[in-house]
Amino acid sequence: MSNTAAQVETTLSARYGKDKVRVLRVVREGKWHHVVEYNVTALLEGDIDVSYTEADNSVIVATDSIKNITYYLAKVSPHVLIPERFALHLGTHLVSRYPHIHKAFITIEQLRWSRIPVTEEQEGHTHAFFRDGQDKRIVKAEVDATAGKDKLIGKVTSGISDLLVLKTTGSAFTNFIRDTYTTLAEVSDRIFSTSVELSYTFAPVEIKPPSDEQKLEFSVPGEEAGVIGGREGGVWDAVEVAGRARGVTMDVFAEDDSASVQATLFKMAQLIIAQNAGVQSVTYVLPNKHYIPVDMKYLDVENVVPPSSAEVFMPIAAPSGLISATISRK
Ligand SMILES: O=c1[nH]c(=O)c2[nH]c(=O)[nH]c2[nH]1
Repeated sequence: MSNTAAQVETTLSARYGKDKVRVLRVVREGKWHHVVEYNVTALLEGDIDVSYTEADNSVIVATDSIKNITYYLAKVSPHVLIPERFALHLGTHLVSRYPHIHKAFITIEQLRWSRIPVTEEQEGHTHAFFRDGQDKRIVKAEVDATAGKDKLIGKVTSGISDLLVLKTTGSAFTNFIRDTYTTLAEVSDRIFSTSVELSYTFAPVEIKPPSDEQKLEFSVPGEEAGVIGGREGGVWDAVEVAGRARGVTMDVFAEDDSASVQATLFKMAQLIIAQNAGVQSVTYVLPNKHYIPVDMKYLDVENVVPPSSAEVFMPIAAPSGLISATISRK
């Protein structure tokens, strides 16, 4: 090699922190216990270049400390049960505490724990839970202090991953381009299955830094400041938004007379935007998980024609279609 590393001009863009901080938090409200389980990623940006370029560790908040801060806030934050608020609180704490840290990026994956249904309590068991689905709630929050430590901006994108759904009719796929490469038959009736990945982006919020670290005050631009306030369907309303988004996803998937994954995706996204004033854009990534009717003509058994009579299908692990789009409010 002719060049030494020192001769090469470079620029640096750096971010670091702790990944996969696993935390289970119990909140006790008399006999009613609440539980959340999170996988947290907390990453920092700021004046940290010398830790890379000069081997100067004096600017490093150890990732071990970032992990400890995550557990500490899980203990003290009044927002811990709501991942969007908790993520903003954690990010706010990190950029507020360290003068040279200008941005925090918090990702929270929330695992499902639902109350075990019991006959005695309509709302389910007071302190026993079960995993009623492999889908996760995903929250990505950025707390940006580049305009000043007293002018924090919170940007939150929330969503769902791994929501596996399947329907046995109400899905067709016809009228697509036919040319020399086409082998796919038009179908008026097919299985439609996907593993939903949904994300929706909230309007940014101004964060008033906390006077004491257990409190967080937010205000939504253009609206009154308040501890709990903000636009309906906005980030402060995140649990309701999440419930509606999951509901819309499943309702539209079930009820739509689907002309394609693309067309069904668009209907889902439009409804989420229509129902939630604080949501600016919605992205779906939907694999089209193919189920192929098994041809049994060689046995003189009809399983393929007409498509609506197919009963035995072969699930195809790969390849799958992959249909995505982002729909934004104008
Ligand atoms: O809903 C669909 N969209 C496509 O773009 C496509 N392509 C394909 O082969 N099958 C399907 N189905």
